[in-house]
Amino acid sequence: MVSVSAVAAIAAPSAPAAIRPSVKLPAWLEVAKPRLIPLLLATTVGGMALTAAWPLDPVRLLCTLVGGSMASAAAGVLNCLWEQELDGRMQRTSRRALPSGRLAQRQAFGLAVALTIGSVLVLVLGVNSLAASLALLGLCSYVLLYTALLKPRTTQNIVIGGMAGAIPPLVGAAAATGHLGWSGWWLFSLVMVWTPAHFWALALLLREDYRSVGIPMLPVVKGLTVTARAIGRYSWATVAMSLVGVVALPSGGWLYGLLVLPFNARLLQLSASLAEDPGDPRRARSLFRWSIFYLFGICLLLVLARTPLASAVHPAALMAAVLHLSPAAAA
Ligand code: HEM
Ligand SMILES: CC(C)=CCC/C(C)=C/CC/C(C)=C/COP(=O)(O)OP(=O)(O)O
Repeated sequence: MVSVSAVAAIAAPSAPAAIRPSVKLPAWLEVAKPRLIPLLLATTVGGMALTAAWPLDPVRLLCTLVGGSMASAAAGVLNCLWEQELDGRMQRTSRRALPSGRLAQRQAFGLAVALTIGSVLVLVLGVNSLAASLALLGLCSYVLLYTALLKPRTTQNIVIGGMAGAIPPLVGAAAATGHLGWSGWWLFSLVMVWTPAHFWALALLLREDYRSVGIPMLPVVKGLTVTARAIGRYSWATVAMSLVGVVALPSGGWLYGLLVLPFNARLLQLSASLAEDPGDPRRARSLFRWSIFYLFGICLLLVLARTPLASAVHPAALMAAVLHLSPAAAA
């Protein structure tokens, strides 16, 4: 049964911040980190929308989403298994299913194996082996590269390890065409440069929790000001990278370019506001939330750009419409 518990929405530096009201999921579902999956799938669909093969056959689309969800869920379970002891010592994660004993290690491991095998079967049989291999690469890089190798060792853990979270767009592009074009690599790069603003904003809120267990997240090692400045630089890089989408899209790039502007303006505004007062938890929380909305928004715009109507939005067409509507043209 799913029970709901309200978590105090106060983000004092000494107490880990509540990101959202916490909903207690069944143990087997909680370890799969299901809340991350919709955004990972959105970037997968974004990767598809960037190819000439869009729109995809619905069965292929569905198999990619099911296989991708299973791979991400398996990655989440393996991360929880690897970090069981660490999670038990951190305030934010101590009530998770494994450290609190609601789920046995053997059961979690069985679930991870079943999900991995299921994902490979669905992707190989319903999509193609490139998409399956990339999903496995995403899983391995999250568990081995990020979780096991980088997270406990370096402040750049999420910059390099962010590669894992950026693989879903490649899965989408591979599912659509069977190969990887540069536009898929563009969305991969965008997610990579987006990750620091997403995560370091949160790490500012959680820094005491990370400090208490010796995880060298940037705010723990370098402090608030350096972290806020780094977030600012990556936010600018994200904005610059997002604009490349105008040419990465096979059609509708101009509509995308227009509509992405307010998303970028808000990202820059929130990161500048954080730089003014990096210790303000509300500013950090606003940026973290916007980062999620931002990436969903970008993926939605990519899909919108591939609708037939969007192809009509082009500087020449816009100019013609303006001239046509202007009083001089009417006269
Ligand atoms: C190395 C890269 C990343 C790190 C370290 C990271 C870390 C985190 C952490 C610690 C949380 C809070 C989870 C909690 O509530 O306990 C979170 C939330 C979230 N992350 Fe990331 N993240 C990364 C990359 C990504 C990527 C690539 C995506 C999707 C494309 C993503 C999507 C989300 C979403 C949607 C949430 C909110 C979940 C909720 O509603 O609670 N993250 N992230
Ligand atoms: C294609 C494919 C399967 C890709 C896998 C992508 C994937 C699962 C990315 C997750 C990124 C993420 C949320 C990291 C946080 O881990 P954390 O250990 O820092 O968070 P925690 O402290 O909440 O456990």
